[in-house]
Amino acid sequence: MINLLVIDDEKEVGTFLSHLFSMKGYKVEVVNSSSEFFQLDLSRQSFQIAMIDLRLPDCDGLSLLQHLKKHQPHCKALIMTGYSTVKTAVEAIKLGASDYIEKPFDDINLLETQVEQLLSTSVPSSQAFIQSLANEAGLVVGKNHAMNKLIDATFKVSQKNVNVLIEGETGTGKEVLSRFIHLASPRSHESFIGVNCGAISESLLESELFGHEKGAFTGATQQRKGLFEIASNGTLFLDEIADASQAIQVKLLRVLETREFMRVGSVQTLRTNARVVAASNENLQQAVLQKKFREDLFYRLNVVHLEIPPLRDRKEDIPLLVNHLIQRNGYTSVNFTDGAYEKLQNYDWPGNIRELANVVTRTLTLTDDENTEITADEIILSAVAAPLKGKSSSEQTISIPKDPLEQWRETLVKEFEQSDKINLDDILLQVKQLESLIGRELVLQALQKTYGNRTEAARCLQISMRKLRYILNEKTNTTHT
Ligand SMILES: Nc1ncnc2c1ncn2[C@@H]1O[C@H](COP(=O)(O)OP(=O)(O)OP(=O)(O)O)[C@@H](O)[C@H]1O
Repeated sequence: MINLLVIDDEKEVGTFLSHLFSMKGYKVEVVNSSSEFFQLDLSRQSFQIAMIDLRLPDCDGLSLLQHLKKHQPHCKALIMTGYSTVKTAVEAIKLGASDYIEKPFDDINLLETQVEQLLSTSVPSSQAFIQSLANEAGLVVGKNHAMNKLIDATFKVSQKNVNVLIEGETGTGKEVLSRFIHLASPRSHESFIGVNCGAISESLLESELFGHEKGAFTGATQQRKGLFEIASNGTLFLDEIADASQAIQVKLLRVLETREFMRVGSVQTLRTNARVVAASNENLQQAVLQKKFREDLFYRLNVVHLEIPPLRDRKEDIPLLVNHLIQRNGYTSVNFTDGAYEKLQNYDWPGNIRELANVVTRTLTLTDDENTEITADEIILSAVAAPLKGKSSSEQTISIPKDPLEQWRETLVKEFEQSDKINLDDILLQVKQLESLIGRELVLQALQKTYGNRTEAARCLQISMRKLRYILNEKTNTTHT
């Protein structure tokens, strides 16, 4: 028999939960105040799960949680919270609560699933287990203290049903860390889907995220499910979230607040239970201050904040990373000399692990097949030492010639003034085709200028490598696992 304890001053909530879980065969004990709670004899009455409202009139729910966990450490605590107390719920998780759920409960199935998942999971948390999950995610942990603390914290939050914001410079491993979160979470058997919010146009991103109905726009030849629908019970990774337009931000806020959304061109409301992990290499709080990013959305995403340190602050991990990258390239008997490691550790890696991966791949590709020992001389670091942030005065940026575009826009507007009809879909299609033509030609030219070095090409164009691959059509804008 499962013993469930409900602590809530709202009598209706207690009655509702008692009814719901009694029907499933649980024995439910409801207390409406801290005094009733302290009358329980916790040495005789043992609970497997407790659902606790943090806002009680006569005491702070956190102290009840601490008292309960002290006497019954194995009891799983599920915090019930309103939106305004989400931060306190996270505090409660740090004090030993297993998860939280928002009130009012508008999805009873979700509530039942969450309780059942908690009862069925007793997650091992040994270092060996964490290490094996990290390996599976392609994440080398290394010796760096800050990185180890980050992985432990990440493992803990991965078990909870909370949104996570990962920040860190480009190439530090935000996507890899998000895969680790998914693999370590109770959702690991569901899908992990990633989308880059900066790599595609606003309208395409909207239809990627929310799906579309047949005929919703030119080219929508059939109905398509969006990522919030596909990843409904899994994890949705929103990369480069700072690049999402204001309109997309409004739509994301709605889905995160209500778990409801509509496909483009539909009026039917759909529900999603996707867990969102967002990543940004820009400081999102800064973007909020600059009014580029919505504050309400920031708080929804930033329930848990993880910051990955740049590679220059964890150079002791370079040898381990290099060995991992050697194996990833399919080499089994190649070693780097001490001098080679020293050279790599003396460099500051503005492009972080992605840049290190490129250097290792380039070095291995250029080395003689027979060579099993790579020396410092054989390592070619980046041809252009890019500044970490911003641009140096010597960097020249080509500005966009506004005139022809502006002239075209004026012509279109004038034409429409003089006629009744205009085929907007055709015009927008032409704009899209032109956009991809310009993108591709500039990428190819950048590759010529940098003798095929993609990292440098991406830097010249001020775009991410992912976007460069996307423009070259080598990588779709979404990644499914
Ligand atoms: N801890 C790690 N262990 C092994 N490989 C790593 C690690 N972190 C990152 N990498 C590798 O570095 C490259 C970049 O990683 P990833 O795409 O996750 O970075 P990112 O921070 O998401 O980049 P961006 O900001 O450009 O989106 C990938 O090849 C990835 O496999």
